[in-house]
Amino acid sequence: MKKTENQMLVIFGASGDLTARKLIPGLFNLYLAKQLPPNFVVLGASRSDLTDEAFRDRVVYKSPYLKEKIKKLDESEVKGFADKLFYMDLGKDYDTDYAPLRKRVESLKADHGTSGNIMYYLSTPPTLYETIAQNLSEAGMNTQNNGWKRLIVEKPFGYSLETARQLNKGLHKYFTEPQIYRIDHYLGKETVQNLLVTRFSNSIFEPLWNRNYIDHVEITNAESVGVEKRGGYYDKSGALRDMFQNHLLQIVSLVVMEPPIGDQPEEIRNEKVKALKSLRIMKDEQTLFDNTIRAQYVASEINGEKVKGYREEEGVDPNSTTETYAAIKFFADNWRWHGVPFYVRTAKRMPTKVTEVVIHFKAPHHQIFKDSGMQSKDNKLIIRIQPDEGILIKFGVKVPGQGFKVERANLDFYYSSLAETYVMEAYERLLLDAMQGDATLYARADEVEAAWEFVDPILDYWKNGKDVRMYGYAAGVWGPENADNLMNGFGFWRNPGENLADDPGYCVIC
Ligand SMILES: NC(=O)C1=CN([C@@H]2O[C@H](COP(=O)(O)OP(=O)(O)OC[C@H]3O[C@@H](n4cnc5c(N)ncnc54)[C@H](OP(=O)(O)O)[C@@H]3O)[C@@H](O)[C@H]2O)C=CC1
Ligand SMILES: O=C1O[C@H](COP(=O)(O)O)[C@@H](O)[C@H](O)[C@H]1O
Repeated sequence: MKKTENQMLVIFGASGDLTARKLIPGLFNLYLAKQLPPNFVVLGASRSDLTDEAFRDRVVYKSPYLKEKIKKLDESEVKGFADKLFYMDLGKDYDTDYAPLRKRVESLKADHGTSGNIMYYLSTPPTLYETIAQNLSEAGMNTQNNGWKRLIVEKPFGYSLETARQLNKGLHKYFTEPQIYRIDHYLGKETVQNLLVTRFSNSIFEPLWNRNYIDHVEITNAESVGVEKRGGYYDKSGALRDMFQNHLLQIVSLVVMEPPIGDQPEEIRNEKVKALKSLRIMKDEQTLFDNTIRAQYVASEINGEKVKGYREEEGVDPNSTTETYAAIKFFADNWRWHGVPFYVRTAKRMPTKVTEVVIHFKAPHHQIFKDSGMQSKDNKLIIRIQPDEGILIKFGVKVPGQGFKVERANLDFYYSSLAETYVMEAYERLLLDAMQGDATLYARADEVEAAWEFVDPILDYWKNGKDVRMYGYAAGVWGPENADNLMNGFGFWRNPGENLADDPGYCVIC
């Protein structure tokens, strides 16, 4: 087991949603699992006027996210954790002299023996990331001569290739690349990491993992919720920026990458960057028209309840052209994947919440049982990222009786069947990794830029292209019907648990 050294975590934007919803619950779990180092404190910093006690109330004692957990625990256990939390009001601005912050850090370090190791977590609006890094540097808080200093940076990492480059450049003025941990919470999901293990620790999959045996790859990320209370943020982002550029291209990179030499962070990240760089960039309007589809959910009823359309959501422009659905077909231009199409879609207000990777294998080259019911392209490897985390293999078996009638059967593995196994939440795992200095599951600067390089032309086309459509889909269905056109020749999207024929269809709304 790796060692977690004594340290302090300073969270900027500590009065915000992410801190209460993900960071503190993640740390609480680590505390309960005895994974925090003996000398550890959290210093929350934001502009809100809070005392240490008020901060503890907000993120622990009165937190809706910890309510159920706390009920089952001893008071002293909860107090043991809450007493590690402190708060500092930064004044009215994050762009200020950090000398008082430094003083507070020094005093906490002296009182709690946390050593000079400090993790800074940027959980503010992204416009403040560089400012905070600069102010830390000006206060001498980024120097590593008395302990390491690391910087965790939340998404979104840029709004485009240009802004991502600017941000990388800005942060690199004050922190070196090895000090920077760009978080992508999908990489903290056990099943996303399992993609590496499935591929590279079995001898049965990797020999087939190429253009000779794989027909196409399909990745679905569906959410049943709409934009919830984040309409203001989402309307400036959209599905492509919010999910595809980061989480889904991270999954793609793990599917596409070549075997790394070993399991060291740079060995794995080097291969992921190569994979992302191999994605064929769509340059002309026709290619972009043929291979990309965007759509918005429109008002509907789900289980008898009226559901708002995207343009009626709070914080969303009533004439918004921001997509809540994106489906993209693309190729990886390299030896392994030549000619194999990748179909990736992400959307809100789908019938269910599911994320899965489907590897569709080619049909056997000589179909001996073709008259007996064996469908071509029937072999599938389905990696269920969430929910029901696991792996499903679909294969043909003989129907008992005379002749050779073939039916499809399932070999199904569920993570939940591994009794006694504690599966960490994504943020919990990623926080622990960063605390231990392991950047394997964090995105490197060149990785993020390579992803933007692929996404930028699509965003540009959707904004400025001539024949761009924005389709509508009724909230609660599997997106616009014409998304199947992307699949030309490859059938339909796999809609887990649903029958496409129930889809009431689509309309062009602009
Ligand atoms: N919430 C989530 O589920 C997710 C969030 N993220 C990212 O994490 C970061 C934090 O998210 P979240 O906590 O939801 O954000 P919030 O909007 O809740 O903001 C976090 C804190 O930043 C400060 N802040 C907000 N607006 C401003 C402003 N204009 N100027 C200065 N300070 C401001 C506020 O603290 P105060 O006013 O006290 O200074 C606020 O508490 C963002 O970059 C977001 O994109 C990423 C994935 C998921
Ligand atoms: O980063 C984000 O992810 C969530 C979905 O995360 P999941 O772990 O629940 O799959 C998404 O709702 C949100 O819009 C996006 O910003």
